[in-house]
Amino acid sequence: MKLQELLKNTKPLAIVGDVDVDITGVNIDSRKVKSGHLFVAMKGTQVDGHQFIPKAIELGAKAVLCQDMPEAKAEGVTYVQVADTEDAAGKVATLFHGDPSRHLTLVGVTGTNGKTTIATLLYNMFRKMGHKCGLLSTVCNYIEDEAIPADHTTPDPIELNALLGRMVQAGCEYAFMECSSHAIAQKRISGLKFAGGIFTNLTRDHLDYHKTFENYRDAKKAFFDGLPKTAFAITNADDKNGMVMVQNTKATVKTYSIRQMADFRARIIEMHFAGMYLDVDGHEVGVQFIGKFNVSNLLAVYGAARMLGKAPEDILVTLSTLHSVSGRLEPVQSPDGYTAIVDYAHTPDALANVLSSIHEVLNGKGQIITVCGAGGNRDHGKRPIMAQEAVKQSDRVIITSDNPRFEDPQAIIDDMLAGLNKEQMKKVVAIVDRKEAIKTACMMAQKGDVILVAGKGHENYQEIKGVKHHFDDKEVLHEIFNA
Ligand SMILES: CC(=O)N[C@H]1[C@@H](OP(=O)(O)OP(=O)(O)OC[C@H]2O[C@@H](n3ccc(=O)[nH]c3=O)[C@H](O)[C@@H]2O)O[C@H](CO)[C@@H](O)[C@@H]1O[C@H](C)C(=O)N[C@@H](C)C(=O)N[C@H](CCC(=O)O)C(=O)O
Ligand SMILES: Nc1ncnc2c1ncn2[C@@H]1O[C@H](COP(=O)(O)OP(=O)(O)OP(=O)(O)O)[C@@H](O)[C@H]1O
Ligand SMILES: N[C@H](CCC[C@H](N)C(=O)O)C(=O)O
Ligand SMILES: [Mg+2]
Repeated sequence: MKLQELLKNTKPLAIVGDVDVDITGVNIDSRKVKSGHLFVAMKGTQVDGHQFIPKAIELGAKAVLCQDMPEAKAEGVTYVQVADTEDAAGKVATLFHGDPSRHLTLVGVTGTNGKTTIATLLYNMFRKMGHKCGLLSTVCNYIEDEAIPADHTTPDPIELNALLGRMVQAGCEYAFMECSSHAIAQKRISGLKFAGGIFTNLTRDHLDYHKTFENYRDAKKAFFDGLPKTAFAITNADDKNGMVMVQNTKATVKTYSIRQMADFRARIIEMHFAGMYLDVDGHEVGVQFIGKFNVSNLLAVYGAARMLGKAPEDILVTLSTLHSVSGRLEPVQSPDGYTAIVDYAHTPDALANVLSSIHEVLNGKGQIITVCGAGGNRDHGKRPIMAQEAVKQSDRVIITSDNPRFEDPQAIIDDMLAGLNKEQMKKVVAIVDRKEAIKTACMMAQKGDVILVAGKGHENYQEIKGVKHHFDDKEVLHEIFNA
């Protein structure tokens, strides 16, 4: 593709060299550059990509998109200066991959919790309704049946557009994706055309990156600010920031709620460990999910499907056949008559919600033993609050390691324990080794009890000092139960 074509949606401040050159690839990482590529230099959180321009040219880059025009220029290379390479990267990448979002019905989900659940359920639902679909999510990316491992919630703009391009080639009509706050702030989704956006909720997370809650909220809001007039914006009326999210959007706003008047409403009729009976917009439906927050998630799915033109009856019939997403309130039954639940709750709010969901079902008939930790090299402030939330709603708590990353596991545990007073500490033991912690919980549990293993959900690794060691909470539980 000609460089000139690729620059169609960007406003170059200066161009040095020929724009009538063929570009065979677009890259933001010099290490991946091949002959004929366009290298986009971005100012990152760790390094300034501009310093890799010579490296990219050495590897064959024919053109460079930059924010700062380098003094020394290589012969035969075209230099294009723009005000914001982060924004330009997505716009260029999407054109290079055939502008896929304009050939798909693309729906994005943002918010602190529930993104994976909602995006995955929409993907499962629309496939069951006979459509070809793609999914971009924390757990895994999919192009129809083909699984493509995910290392981000939202891939970088190059991979993101490449994946969307492959979805179009595979004949997909719909794509459902998670839009993380990092991805929105870093403009990974720049240049994409969304048919709709969904807001789940907003609670404390990622303050290590966004610094303040307001910045974090505004990052999420920027997604709705950027939606076109043709799109829908579905928001959670039960969340304090639900209406803030959509206050400046051009999209058609719809609300969902389990507590008040809204465009899409639901209420719980009955709940047990196998599922719930709901009233959704006046229709009764049985679903294989538990927890109030899942009613909100299901409503968001229902609302989006309605906005995408599906009939209420068809949506609800399909909804009743869907089951829990990997590592989200996923039960593992012990032979001794207690239930272990693996869940990805890794924020104070998610932990509190999961525990109250378990209480709603348990109804005082058993004890709750919680095993949880907090990730290393992430928000330190959430650690003591997570410990408090765990203690508040559990009978016993085992504080352990999550992904320590580059931090000392014991130091993370100490940060968590610092949130507890003497009285609360009586319920708590700290065991650094996660497997030992899970084993200990299993030894404590009696018939009828529930063990919540929180924080890692679907993850099949534990990241220690840059190395991912195989570790899978569900597998550990099965191992213990079969021993
Ligand atoms: C903090 C953060 O989000 N960082 C992301 C960011 O990298 P960065 O700004 O730190 O990049 P950098 O290392 O400073 O490098 C700057 C530029 O130089 C380039 N470079 C670098 C080295 C080199 O040799 N050559 C070269 O060209 C890099 O490719 C980059 O373009 O941009 C990169 C490309 O998009 C991301 O891969 C990277 O994700 C890091 C690995 C990460 O861990 N991100 C997490 C926190 C994240 O994004 N999480 C969210 C989900 C969170 C949630 O909601 O739970 C996600 O969407 O996954
Ligand atoms: N609507 C919700 N409200 C509050 N908590 C939720 C909600 N949905 C899910 N959770 C909790 O949050 C955890 C993460 O859910 P999910 O993976 O769907 O969210 P996510 O937004 O994709 O998270 P991440 O940002 O880590 O990718 C679940 O394991 C559950 O504990
Ligand atoms: N997407 C989130 C996932 C956190 C999961 C938890 N297990 C942890 O490692 O902290 C993050 O990267 O912050
Ligand atoms: Mg997710």
